[in-house]
Amino acid sequence: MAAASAERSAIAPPLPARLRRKSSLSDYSPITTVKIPKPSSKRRHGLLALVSARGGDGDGKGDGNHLVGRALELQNDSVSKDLHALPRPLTSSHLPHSLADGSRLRVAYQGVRGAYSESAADKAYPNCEAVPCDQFDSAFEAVERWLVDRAVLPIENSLGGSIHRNYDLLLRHNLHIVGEVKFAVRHCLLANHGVQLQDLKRVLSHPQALAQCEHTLTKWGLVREAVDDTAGAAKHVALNELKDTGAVASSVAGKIYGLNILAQDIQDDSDNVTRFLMLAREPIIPGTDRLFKIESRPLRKQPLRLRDDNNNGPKYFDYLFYVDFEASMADQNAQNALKHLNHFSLHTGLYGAVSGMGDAQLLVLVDS
Ligand SMILES: O=C(O)C(=O)C[C@]1(C(=O)O)C=C[C@@H](O)C=C1
Repeated sequence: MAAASAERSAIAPPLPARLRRKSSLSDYSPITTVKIPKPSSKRRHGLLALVSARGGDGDGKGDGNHLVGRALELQNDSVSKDLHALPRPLTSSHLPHSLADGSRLRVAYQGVRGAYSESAADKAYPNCEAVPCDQFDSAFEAVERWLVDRAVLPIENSLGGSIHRNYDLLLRHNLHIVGEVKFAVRHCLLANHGVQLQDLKRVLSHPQALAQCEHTLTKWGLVREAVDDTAGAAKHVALNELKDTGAVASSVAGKIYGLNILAQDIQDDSDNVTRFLMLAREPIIPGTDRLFKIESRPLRKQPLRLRDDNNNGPKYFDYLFYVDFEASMADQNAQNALKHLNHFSLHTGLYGAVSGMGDAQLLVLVDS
């Protein structure tokens, strides 16, 4: 990571003018998927391009080799097993918040200024340069194309549940989970000045935010309309000077777009926490042992499985399972567990390793 900015200039295509360093965030228009050049595919053979690095603390004997050895075994046999030829992963237990040249980390998030994701990016990487992207895909691509250094994206919310889109995108993209932050989401009902609650007929927001305020919005009899992000909703209401439409967004968004706060803390439960993943091009080597959850997603390429060779038997849905757990990559039990998963499944993929205060977190992908 120390060489990140040097690598950027050596490897990366020149940044589009609109993405070069700006004097303030308001100078940015969001990165959009269409404007990002298509990837020259570096995806390796196999289900996922996974851990692509060699670990250790410089002597080549550290935990990282173990991690990578494991990750490579989990992939297709045709992938090179020459571990020493692979690039090195980050090994620091503390994530860097600035680059070697002292410049700020550029962190992609989905939404416009004032989105919760922007605050989460700032919490994950204090003093970072948060870069708005119009869609989740754009944020993934921005990291892959070296337009930014990291992405911070929501993966689940304590009220609304999993953000499936990002599970699916983790599969399609070539990034590593290098950390996570939890962010307490406190929604406000925002409206233009002079507008009262009784003037409102509808309310705009991100679908997750609308879901998190479902009871309150129903009680108020407001029609709900989904938009890309909460702050985008606030911006729309403000720019169009809407009198019959409010936005569910943060107080920060209210301030940025000059809206009035009609009601505060309107989420159905005061414990409304969104978990965001920190994503990077390089993995980080980790520490402990805890299982958080298993998430299943339909296996798109092969959604149904037929029981017998004649295609006559009962059909089953086929799924991918994301096993979300903390473990040391050096722990033999964890390695054995992964090995067994590998035996029982057609493909197993290792998504990422998180290092935060010596803890590790893996998102392992297994298909049924
Ligand atoms: O719209 C935003 O402000 C976001 O950051 C997105 C998002 C989400 O995707 O869940 C993030 C946190 C809140 O749970 C609501 C919306």
